[in-house]
Amino acid sequence: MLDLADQLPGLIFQLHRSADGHLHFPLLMGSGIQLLDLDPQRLAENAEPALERLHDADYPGLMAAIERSARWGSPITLKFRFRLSADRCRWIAARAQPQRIETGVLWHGMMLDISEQVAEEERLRQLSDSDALTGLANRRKLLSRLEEEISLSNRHATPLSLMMIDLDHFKTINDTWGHLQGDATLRELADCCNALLREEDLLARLGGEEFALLLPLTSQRNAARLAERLRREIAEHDFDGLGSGRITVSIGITEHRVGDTLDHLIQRADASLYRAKHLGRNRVVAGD
Ligand SMILES: Nc1nc2c(ncn2[C@@H]2O[C@H](COP(=O)(O)OP(=O)(O)OP(=O)(O)O)[C@@H](O)[C@H]2O)c(=O)[nH]1
Repeated sequence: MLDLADQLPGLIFQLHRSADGHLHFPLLMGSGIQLLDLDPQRLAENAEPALERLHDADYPGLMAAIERSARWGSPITLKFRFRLSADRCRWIAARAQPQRIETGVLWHGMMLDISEQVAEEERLRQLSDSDALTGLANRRKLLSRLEEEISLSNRHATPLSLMMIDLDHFKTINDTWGHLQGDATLRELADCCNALLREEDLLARLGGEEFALLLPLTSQRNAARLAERLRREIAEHDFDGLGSGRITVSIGITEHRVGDTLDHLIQRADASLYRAKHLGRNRVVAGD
């Protein structure tokens, strides 16, 4: 029986919290002890050395779950990151059932290392959110971020701008230099734009030679300034030795207005882009 517990692919544990809030692990068994490099004897007296190794972002959630569980007698079900070293973490899933006892609360539970599963989920999420050619976000990802940002802007009346960026005469580029060169141009364009963006901006490829750029907390005025820099940068860039001035983009911009839906915003940005194309391309058109 003891052998089985030591070989378990994970951990079984008892966590005790005394009336003064002191936490310790009276029982800790399973192969996870080696994996996580835990010292059961130390932890039997004080859970602190284990708690200190939780990822900063997960610590408050875990402590809140313990508190809720102690108060309401509800089971703990959560996942968190456990630090192995400064830059290495394992994802752990924990389940535990509380029991009120004379000295406080005693949880009976288990933990499983779910790092591989979390990495696979992340890989699939990345795949379903990104455009295979450029590695940028795809339309699906853009629409879902737009929904979130519109809802924030509607609630807090914060600025939000949307840019549509379309390569000019891309058909000619494909026809002249071939489809592979066309693909390389799309990738280079993505890199060129990304180099000028902030972390919270989201550049997406909507399909073909059309891109969208979502700019949270950015007024139309500032978006127009950025658009002009992007336009100039691209027009002056030497795309894979084709020579500068070969590739240009037209850009349409709109700013969120309180009460806007996703469709409103996209339609107005599209209308601006259409005007930029109509006025002769290689230009920026903002708003109405
Ligand atoms: N290389 C490459 N070409 C693509 C891709 N997706 C769409 N295209 C091409 O993009 C071109 C788009 O042509 P149009 O819609 O006529 O637009 P345009 O030539 O850029 O003209 P304007 O937008 O009006 O300036 C077509 O030749 C498509 O075949 C892609 O993934 N790779």
